[in-house]
Amino acid sequence: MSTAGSVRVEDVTFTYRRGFSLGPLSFTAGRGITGLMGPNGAGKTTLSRLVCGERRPDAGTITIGGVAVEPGRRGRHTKRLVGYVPQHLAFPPRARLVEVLHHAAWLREVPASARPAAVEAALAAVGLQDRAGARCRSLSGGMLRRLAVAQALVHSPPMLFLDEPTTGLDPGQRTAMRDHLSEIAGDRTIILATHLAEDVQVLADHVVVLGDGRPVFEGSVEALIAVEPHVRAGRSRIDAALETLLQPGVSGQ
Ligand SMILES: Nc1ncnc2c1ncn2[C@@H]1O[C@H](COP(=O)(O)OP(=O)(O)OP(=O)(O)O)[C@@H](O)[C@H]1O
Repeated sequence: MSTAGSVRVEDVTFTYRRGFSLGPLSFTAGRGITGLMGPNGAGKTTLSRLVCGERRPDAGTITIGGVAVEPGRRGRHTKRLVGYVPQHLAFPPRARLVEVLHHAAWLREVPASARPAAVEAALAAVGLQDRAGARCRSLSGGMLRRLAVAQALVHSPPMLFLDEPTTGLDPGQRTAMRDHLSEIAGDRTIILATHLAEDVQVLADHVVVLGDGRPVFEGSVEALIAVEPHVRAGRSRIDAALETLLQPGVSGQ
């Protein structure tokens, strides 16, 4: 099995100057999709900043494919290893998709001669090849999310961190996004931060649940579902398991 993009988070802690603390946190995300769940403010986006080398942990280590994640100027190699789709997207409205992706490829140091093929492959991976010349302002919300995934993929990183890629999409667009993500996962490692049980049910092999900065569960989707054996009216099995795990004093780890 390829471990090229495997993410290992070991004894990581991090505290913002004003308050919130994450960790200590340890888990491994191997090839395929790891769902990262937890309520608002649990620390999912904070973890994304650490894994992508935007912030440095106070303690502990993070490696991708055995290579240590390094923020700042020493982290040039980290940029090659990671693709990141943030929760909040901002594209220049007048820019064409192909321009956005060429710029992203340049930022990620894809050699000039390889950029046209890289851009074409990234557009095809999210089904936007027919919109290459369109302007960002003409895209629907679902297409903009797919463009963000293409932007994260353009340098073919072995690891992707996606922060709520299906939030705000209608059911048809959510399904399209999920289909693209399961194709893209292939040989990669994807960490998918999401509030949607269905994302995890459909896409994930493995799940990590955070509650207020602390890990409360790591394991398979089946093991997560088994946390709450009672079916609760109006709730999915995963949502019922999360409710149980996130009660004060309960931990599935
Ligand atoms: N730059 C920052 N400085 C200080 N505190 C921050 C900063 N960014 C986030 N926080 C705080 O850290 C906590 C965790 O936030 P984070 O965005 O990581 O959670 P999340 O799980 O991604 O939440 P959501 O599901 O709402 O996106 C929150 O209390 C938030 O207010």
